[in-house]
Amino acid sequence: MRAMLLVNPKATTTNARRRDVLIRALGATVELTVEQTRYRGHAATLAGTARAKGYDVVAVLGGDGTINEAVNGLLNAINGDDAAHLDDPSSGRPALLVIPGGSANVFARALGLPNDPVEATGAVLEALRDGRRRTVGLGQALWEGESRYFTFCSGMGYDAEVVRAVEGLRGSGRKATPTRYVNTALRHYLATDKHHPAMTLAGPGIPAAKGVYMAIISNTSPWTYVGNRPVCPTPWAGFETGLDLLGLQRMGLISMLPVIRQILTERDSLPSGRHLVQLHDEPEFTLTAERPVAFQLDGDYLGERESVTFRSIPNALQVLV
Ligand SMILES: Nc1ncnc2c1ncn2[C@@H]1O[C@H](COP(=O)(O)OP(=O)(O)OP(=O)(O)O)[C@@H](O)[C@H]1O
Repeated sequence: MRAMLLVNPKATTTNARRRDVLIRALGATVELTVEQTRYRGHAATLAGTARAKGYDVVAVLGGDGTINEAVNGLLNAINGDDAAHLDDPSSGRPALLVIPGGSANVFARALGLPNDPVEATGAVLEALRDGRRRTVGLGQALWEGESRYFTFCSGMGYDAEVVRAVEGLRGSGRKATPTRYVNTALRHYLATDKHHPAMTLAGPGIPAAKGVYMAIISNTSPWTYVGNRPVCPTPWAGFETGLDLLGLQRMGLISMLPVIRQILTERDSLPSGRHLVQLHDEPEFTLTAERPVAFQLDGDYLGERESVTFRSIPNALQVLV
C-alpha cells in the first residue's frame, strides 16, 4: 500500500518530533512518501498529485485548513474527476487518513479520533492494519463560478465575521486558541449588524426564509469545540446524511442566549426558539444576500459573498478511522 503523508509544519500543534514519530510509525506499515507543505494551497496540489499517481492513501498531519485543502485536491483531480460517475465515487479516490495537528481539529474529532496526536496515531495505525474504513459525504459550496468542498462546516454572517477577525489576529502573530475565538466572538458581537438581516434561504422543496442574519451549514456534528466541550447547533448532522443548517433571524441577546445555552449542552434534539430556521439532511439550498456577507468554510475565511449554493456530495471519500 502506497501512502503520501502531507505535513503542515506551521500548523498550531505540529512539531518535528511528532512528525518523526508518525513517519516511523506509518513507514513501518506502508510504503511512505513524505511531503511538507510550503505555502497556502500546497496540500491541494500534493493531494491531487497523489491521486494522479495512484496512491492508495493520503495522510495529513495538520489542522482543519490543511485537511480541507487535501480533500479539495483529492476531489478536483488534475485530469478531471473520473470517479464522480462511479456508483461509489469514494472507491475511485485515495483514502484519507488524518492526524490532528491544528488548533481545533474538528474533522478528526468528529470522526471520533482522540485530539492527542500520539493517541490518534495509535488509532489510525490500527485502522490501517485492520483496513477499517468509513465512507463520508462532503459539502460543496458554489459561488460566482467558483466552488470548494468542505468537510465539517461553512457559515455566512456573524460566525464568518468572527473567523475573519481571528485570522486577522493570527496574521499579527497570535495563536488561534479556543479562548481567543470566544473573546473575539464576544467583542465582535458589539460590532455586528443586529438590525438589518441580509439573507434569504431557499432551495428545491424548501420554503423561502427571509431575514436571516447568520447561517451555519453543517456536514457533521459537532460544529466546533470550546476546549473539550462540543458545540452542536445542528445535532442531527452526520457524514452519512445531506447538509443541515441553523439560521438565526434575531441577533438580540434575549433571542441568542437560550440558543447558545442549548447548543453548548449535549443533546439530541434540535435547538428550539421562534426565530430559528433549521434544515436537516438536504441535498441543496442557496443563501442569497442583499449586500455582501462574510463567508467561511471549514474555518477558512473566504471573503464577502452575495449568493452561495450549498450541495451535499454523498460517498465522497473513504477515511481510515
Ligand atoms: N509552510 C506553510 N507556511 C505557511 N502557511 C502554510 C504552510 N503550509 C500550509 N499552510 C497554511 O496554513 C493554514 C493553517 O493550517 P492548518 O489548518 O493545518 O493548521 P491550524 O490553523 O493550526 O489548524 P486549525 O485549522 O485547526 O486552526 C492552512 O490554510 C495552510 O494553507
